[in-house]
Amino acid sequence: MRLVTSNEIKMLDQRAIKDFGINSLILMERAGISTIEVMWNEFKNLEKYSYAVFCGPGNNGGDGLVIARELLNYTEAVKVILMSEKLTSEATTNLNIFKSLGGEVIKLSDDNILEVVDIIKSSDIIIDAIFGVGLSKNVVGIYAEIINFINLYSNYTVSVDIPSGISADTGKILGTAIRSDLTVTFEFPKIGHILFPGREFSGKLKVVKIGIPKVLQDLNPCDKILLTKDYFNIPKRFKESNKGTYGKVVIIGGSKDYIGAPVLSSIAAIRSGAGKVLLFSTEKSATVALNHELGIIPIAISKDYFDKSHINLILPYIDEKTSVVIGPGIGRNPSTEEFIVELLKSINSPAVIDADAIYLLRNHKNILSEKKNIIITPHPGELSNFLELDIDSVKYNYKLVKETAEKYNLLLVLKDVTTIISDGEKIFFNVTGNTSLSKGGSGDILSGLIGGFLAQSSNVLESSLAAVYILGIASELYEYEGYNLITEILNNIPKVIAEVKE
Ligand SMILES: NC(=O)C1=CN([C@@H]2O[C@H](COP(=O)(O)OP(=O)(O)OC[C@H]3O[C@@H](n4cnc5c(N)ncnc54)[C@H](OP(=O)(O)O)[C@@H]3O)[C@@H](O)[C@H]2O)[C@@H](O)CC1
Ligand SMILES: Nc1ncnc2c1ncn2[C@@H]1O[C@H](COP(=O)(O)OP(=O)(O)O)[C@@H](O)[C@H]1O
Ligand SMILES: [K+]
Repeated sequence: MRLVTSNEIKMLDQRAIKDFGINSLILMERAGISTIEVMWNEFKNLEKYSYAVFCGPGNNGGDGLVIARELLNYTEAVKVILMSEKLTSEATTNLNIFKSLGGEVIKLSDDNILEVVDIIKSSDIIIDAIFGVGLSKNVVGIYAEIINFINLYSNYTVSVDIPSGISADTGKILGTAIRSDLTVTFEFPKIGHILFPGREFSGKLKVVKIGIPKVLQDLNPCDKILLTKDYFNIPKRFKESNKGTYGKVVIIGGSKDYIGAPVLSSIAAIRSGAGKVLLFSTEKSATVALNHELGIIPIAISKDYFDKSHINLILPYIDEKTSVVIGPGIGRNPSTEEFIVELLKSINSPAVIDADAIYLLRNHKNILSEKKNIIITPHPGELSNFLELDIDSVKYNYKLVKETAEKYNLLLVLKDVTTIISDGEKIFFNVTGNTSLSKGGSGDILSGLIGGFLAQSSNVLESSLAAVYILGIASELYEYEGYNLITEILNNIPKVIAEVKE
């Protein structure tokens, strides 16, 4: 599904109005009524509850007034709290209708703020129609006070379009923001619903159509996409096939410092359906690998770290049909830097660069740029180090992910709770997964899964999308969130693949 920024949705709204004569009151009506429909689906008997509808100065407030008017058809227990003297003309029209129906309107001021706090406490449901995608600066003053009181005392909060105070473009809190239980957004999710903290503040997110013509969407192609299984294919299985049909993965990792990481990657590659998985690693990792999965073909190095002397050992096993995963547990020994650089120069296969291999390549970005089919899979700390930027300017920075992918000719997977993936053209946002992945080893599984799909398809984008999405669902399937062994996530992968293929 397409994701939009505030400017993109405003442009679509404006073109619907200007190019097609869809009056903005019609869009507002649909926004309000659709919100009521979602509420009806959530709560059923809307007449059983009391409501306080907080309306801000823009059209988000106008939506709130449509909602308030419609709620009057269920109950008299509806109060509108007007937060501003200034209203848009559409909001004014809807305010007049609400008033003409006998609706109760309270104008917020410093004098009645305590009375309004009592209303917050005594209402069953608060409707947050304070700010939508027009939020333009930090929330301060009486707006901030009311938002904080709603967060403190509301029994249940429904946000119209986006929780007020959350930036639709970044998900960041501008000053302060509403913590919603339910957010009803119009036409498309906004980036702010998908990136933290906005993702958490949105509560349950529902997307409803308000009549933006599809032809407009087609005229304005999007580059930001919420990842679903519609965006990738799992490599096919063929009745008449053998291990050669499903590709070969060469995993290069492990060191004196890390034993298990390359083994996890190798098992994940097998779980992806790959035909053959070769593991180049230390003697210890090789032994551990065989103790866990006899299908892995380990080839041990006799040293604690990889160095240039290992290149000739590995090269004969790599051809263009092989996918390579470099980095899980490989460590930061200076000799390994030279090894990775030389190895990359010598191969043409698609490759996943993970963990410390990303660190070791920070001064060799040109090598990555010159190659085709390179995937790097940093978490924010690793990307911040790679690009020499502080972590805050890297985290969830989807524009930077796209720019970096384009600049260095990479497929970049920025791992996080919302993972961002870009090939330099499109930006995908993944929201599958939970804290069962917040433990050592999940990144290793991811690189092995990508490598495994890559060996079967050579498609860097689809392999990465599939792996990120599937790993997330594999964690969600675990019954006791967070208390899993990392190997239990590996064991869930086949079930997820089967479900995704359906
Ligand atoms: N026709 C349409 O386009 C449709 C729009 N729809 C709905 O409208 C919403 C967008 O409406 P909108 O553009 O009027 O913006 P909105 O979010 O209500 O707020 C803007 C107002 O708030 C003010 N303001 C901003 N920040 C502030 C702050 N920190 N503290 C104080 N004030 C602040 C800002 O002031 P200004 O920046 O101009 O000084 C301006 O007055 C959208 O989310 C959806 O719900 C739907 O009905 C479908 C059709
Ligand atoms: N709370 C979470 N929700 C969703 N995904 C998570 C969460 N915590 C971690 N992950 C995912 O788990 C993986 C962790 O990778 P990484 O930090 O490299 O782990 P490690 O190096 O320990 O293997 C990433 O794919 C990340 O997106
Ligand atoms: K809102």
